[in-house]
Amino acid sequence: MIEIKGLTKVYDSEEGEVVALKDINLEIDRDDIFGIIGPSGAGKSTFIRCLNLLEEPTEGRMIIDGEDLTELNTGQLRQARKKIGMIFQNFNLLQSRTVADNVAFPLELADINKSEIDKKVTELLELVGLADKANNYPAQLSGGQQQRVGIARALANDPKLLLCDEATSSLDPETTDAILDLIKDINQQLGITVVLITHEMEVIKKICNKVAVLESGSIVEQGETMQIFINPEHKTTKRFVENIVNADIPEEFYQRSSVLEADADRLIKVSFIGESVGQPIISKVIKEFGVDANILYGNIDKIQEVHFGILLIELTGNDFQVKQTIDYLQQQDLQIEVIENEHSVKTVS
Ligand SMILES: Nc1ncnc2c1ncn2[C@@H]1O[C@H](COP(=O)(O)OP(=O)(O)OP(=O)(O)O)[C@@H](O)[C@H]1O
Repeated sequence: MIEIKGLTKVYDSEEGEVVALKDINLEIDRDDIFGIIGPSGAGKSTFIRCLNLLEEPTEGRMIIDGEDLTELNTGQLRQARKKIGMIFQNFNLLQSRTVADNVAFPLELADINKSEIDKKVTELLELVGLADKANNYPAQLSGGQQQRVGIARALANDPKLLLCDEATSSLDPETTDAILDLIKDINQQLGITVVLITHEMEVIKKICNKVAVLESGSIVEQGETMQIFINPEHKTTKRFVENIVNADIPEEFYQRSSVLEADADRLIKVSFIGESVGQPIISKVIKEFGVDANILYGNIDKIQEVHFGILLIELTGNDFQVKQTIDYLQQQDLQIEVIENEHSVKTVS
């Protein structure tokens, strides 16, 4: 488990101090694939460089499995760094070395003997699907293959933590998917914690179970990926999510409702997750509580293997029927938002 407490990084520059990170607090569990997303200049690279111990935080603590990295001396830091692997947007391979020799490089630096290195390199190249490219040079490989070499190299010292710095940003969508699948397998099969930084919400949607949104050096929102996608609160998060999933209801559909002026009748937004997608709840409430339920808008999407959906429903009936219906829906595994007149304006703005 990684605990980041009050992490702050201030750079001194010619124009004065630049606060790149401000009081970052995060907990990352062992089995997480934790995504940090943010616009350009938000502080993502600074964050990952602090985590990789390449940059010394100005303030704050970084605790990995109980060990406070900010208290280590140079020798201890060197050891700690071996337990952190990193992959890069531009792969950072040594062009004059073969694929096998690139993967062997960190093992050579760690003074491992030749036969052990050969064994490890063979295993790693098999793991990333490049056993037949051991003697090729990076320039002879595609971008996706080069990133696989980068991944094999990052795993050479059996790290506990894999950091991914925009690792798929220079790859085409199909190759991106294959690399993300490989990162997910590594997380699940080798039990390696993954922290990735990206400016693409699509990457978060595909593999991260948790996400933090960084803006101007601060975390403006964080949580389970599914919750953040269904219910983004901060405007920056909303902007990222909007382009990827249809978790929001277009304003015109709210305007189609006439119930906001009426007393008992209600306009509700229902969010479904997982198993509850596909349950016949609407026909059930009509039959059971005698309300009329008019669906104004509906959509189903998928995040990783989990489906989720939203409905905008007009409920019409008497006070008691409408209240009972909302109570019933709230008891199911659904998120219900009753849209008030002014709230609807807020929700869609
Ligand atoms: N060495 C440095 N000296 C001074 N300022 C720096 C330094 N490194 C980064 N910064 C500043 O810190 C802020 C955060 O930069 P950082 O590179 O971490 O953002 P980022 O989210 O990774 O951006 P991008 O997505 O464009 O790479 C920026 O204002 C940047 O100009």
